[in-house]
Amino acid sequence: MRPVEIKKDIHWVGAVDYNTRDFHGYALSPNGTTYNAFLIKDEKVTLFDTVKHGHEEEFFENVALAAGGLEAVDYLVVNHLEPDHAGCLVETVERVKPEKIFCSPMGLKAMDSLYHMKDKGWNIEALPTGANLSLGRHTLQFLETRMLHWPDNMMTYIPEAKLLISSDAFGQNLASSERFVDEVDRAKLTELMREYFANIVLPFSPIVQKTFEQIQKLGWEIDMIAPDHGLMFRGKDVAFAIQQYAELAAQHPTRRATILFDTMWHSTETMARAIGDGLKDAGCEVTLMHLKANHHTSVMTEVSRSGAVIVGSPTHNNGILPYVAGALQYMKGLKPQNKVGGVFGSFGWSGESVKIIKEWLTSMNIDVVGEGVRTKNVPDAEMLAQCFDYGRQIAQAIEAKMEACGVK
Ligand SMILES: Cc1cc2nc3c(=O)[nH]c(=O)nc-3n(C[C@H](O)[C@H](O)[C@H](O)COP(=O)(O)O)c2cc1C
Repeated sequence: MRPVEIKKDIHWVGAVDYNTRDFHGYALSPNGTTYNAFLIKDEKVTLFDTVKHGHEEEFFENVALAAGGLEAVDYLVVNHLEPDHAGCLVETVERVKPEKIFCSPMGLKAMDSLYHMKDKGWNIEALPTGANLSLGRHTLQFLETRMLHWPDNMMTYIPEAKLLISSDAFGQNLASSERFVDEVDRAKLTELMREYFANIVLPFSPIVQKTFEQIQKLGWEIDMIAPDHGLMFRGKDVAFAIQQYAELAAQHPTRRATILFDTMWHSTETMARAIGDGLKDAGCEVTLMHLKANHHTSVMTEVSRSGAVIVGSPTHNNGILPYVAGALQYMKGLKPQNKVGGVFGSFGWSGESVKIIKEWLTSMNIDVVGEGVRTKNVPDAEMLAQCFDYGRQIAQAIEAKMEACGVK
């Protein structure tokens, strides 16, 4: 894809990756992604970030086209060191030969361990929050956003263009010929924002809230947000992006439940359906997810929009089935907040699974309703009635959680 002028003298010069389905830890639904890099043409021609290794051909071609030759670039700003943004850093420095490289103070600390550059004689300056850098007609202002989502992340604001280059914040994974959010289907885009947030940003929700406060304090007036993945938000869509992110970060409980399970002979699955019926009967929306049929990425996206997460496994060799363990491990790392929980499962003789899952959920600060439901072998009508009732109890717990969180 050729460069796109997104503001006067400011160009998108990244790469579109239509093929990838792997986004370091999560699986992309058939979308691919983009590695966004930007170039400002000014007295000091300045390049922001690079692309993932393997996409350098498209990237260098775009930089050369927009700048009028690779060596026209004077400054390189590294907003984030992760290899999908800085994977071509060494090659870029060699080919572009920038007069100076800028990064965050945390970026400077980590750069050598990632790119082994300390003996290469690079001219690097670390810029803390509040620093200003003049390029001529444009000024760069910096905001460190530590742990959003790596320690080195920073954002760059260009007041003359009212442009925020937001690094990983506001990203979505979408490979397309469009560059702006207003050019694609809104519902799809909103879902992709959620998927990215739920699988990458969720544990750092408090930092998102803090970053908004800092941006407000800095008085930055923004009429375009350019994240490092996916499409850009312009005009009215800036408010849309901020509102979406604020809602995602708030993690308010909702009248929805996600039921996750695995099963060998379908008894646990039958229980899942009965619990789901009880929830539905009490007014909740329910999603059942068989963990062999759903990737942990979509599981987490569903969990992120739910007020309850209910997990079931048969007892298997005195433990739980591996797909259930995998989902719990992944979920725990993403630290979902404000959820109630439920546990269930079938067993043959020793029956440890329900207790084990309860311990997992409790360790995530999820309020588990009661002791859960256990069935010896195949659930009969009485047991299914218990499951139905358990679903209703979980629905009540969601209502209480919503009230406690001040959500209508
Ligand atoms: C390989 C295997 C290991 C099992 N290990 C245990 C066990 O350690 N303790 C237990 O109570 N039941 C154990 N069971 C029995 C299952 O928990 C029981 O069949 C249960 O009803 C299966 O539920 P499902 O229909 O949801 O798969 C095991 C079953 C299999 C096939």
